[in-house]
Amino acid sequence: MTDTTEKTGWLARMRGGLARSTEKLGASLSGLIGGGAIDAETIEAIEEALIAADLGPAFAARLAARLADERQRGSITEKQARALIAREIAAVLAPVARPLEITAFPRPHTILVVGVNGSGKTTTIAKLGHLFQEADYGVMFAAGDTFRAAAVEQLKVWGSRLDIPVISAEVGADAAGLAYTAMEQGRASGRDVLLVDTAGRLQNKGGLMEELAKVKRVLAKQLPAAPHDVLLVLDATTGQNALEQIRVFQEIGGVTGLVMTKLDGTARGGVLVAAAERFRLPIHAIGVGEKLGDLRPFDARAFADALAGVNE
Ligand SMILES: Nc1nc2c(ncn2[C@@H]2O[C@H](COP(=O)(O)OP(=O)(O)OP(=O)(O)O)[C@@H](O)[C@H]2O)c(=O)[nH]1
Repeated sequence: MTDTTEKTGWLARMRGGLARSTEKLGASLSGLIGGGAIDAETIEAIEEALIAADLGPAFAARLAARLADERQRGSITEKQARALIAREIAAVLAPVARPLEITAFPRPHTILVVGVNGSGKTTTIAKLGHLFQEADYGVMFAAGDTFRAAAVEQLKVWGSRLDIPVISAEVGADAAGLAYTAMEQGRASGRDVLLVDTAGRLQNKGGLMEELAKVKRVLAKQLPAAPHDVLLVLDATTGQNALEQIRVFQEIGGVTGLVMTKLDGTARGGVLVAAAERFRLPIHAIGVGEKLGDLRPFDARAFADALAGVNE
C-alpha cells in the first residue's frame, strides 16, 4: 500500500469517527449558506454546537467572536466559516501535536502507560511496541496491571504475536517489584524501549496514586531519568469525561502526554481541543481501530479539517 492510500484510509476512518461530533456543527453551519445573512443568532447557534461537540466553552466563545469580526467585514460562506473553524482548531492543536520519540540514553527509554480500565491501554502498548519495532528498536513490555489476570494475559498474547518479551508476575504481586525486574532485564538485554502497563482502578484513587509513585521510584532507582514518559490513554467515546480523567491522572501520576483511542468509533474527539486548551499536554498519537497498524501520529491539521468537515 502506498503512503497516500494508507493516509486516505486512516483519514476516512477518522472522519467517519468524528462524523457524529460534526453533525450538529454541520447543521448549524449550513445556516450560513448564501453568505452575508449570518446574524448574531446563527453565531450563537454555532457557539452552542461547538460546546455540544465537546470543544469547550472557552474555544467556542473565541470562535464566535472571530466569526462576529468576520461578519463585520463582509459576508461569509459556509465554506469560509468551516475553513475558519478548522484553522482555529489547528492553531490550538498544532503546538501540542508531538510524536513520541525514543531519546533516552542510557536506555531503555521507559514509558509508563496509565489510564482507566478499558480505555485501550493494553492495545495501545501493543500498537506502540509494533511502531517502535518497525523503527528497529528493541522493545520490552512489563505487565504492571498485576491485579487483573486478564490484563496480564492480554499483554502476553500481544507479546507473543509481536515477539516482544513480556515481564510479568503472578496475580496480586507488587507492581513496583515487577517494574524493578523489568527495568533490570531491560537494561541487561540492551532494550531501547520499555513499555510498562499499569492498573486503572480509579475507584481506589489513593491506592493507585501510591502504587504509581512506587513504580516510578523503583524505575528511577536504576535509571534516574525513568520513566521518561507517563502516557495517559483516553477513550474518545467518553467525551467530556476525558477532561476529568486528565485532571485526576495528572494529580496522581504526573502525566506527560496523551493518546486518544477509539476515534474510529462513536467518537467525541472534539474534547481534544478542550483538553489542549486546558492542559497543554502533548498529544502523541490517536487510535483509529483495534488492529496493530491503527495507531497514528497526531496530525493537528488533518484532525482539525475532519472535525470542521473541511474537504468532505
Ligand atoms: N475501535 C477501537 N477499539 C479500540 C481502540 N483501542 C482499543 N480498542 C479496544 O478497546 C477495548 C479495550 O482495550 P484494552 O486495550 O483492553 O484496554 P485497557 O485500558 O488495557 O483495559 P483493561 O485491560 O480492561 O485495563 C478492546 O476491545 C480494544 O480492542 C481503537 O483505537 N479503536
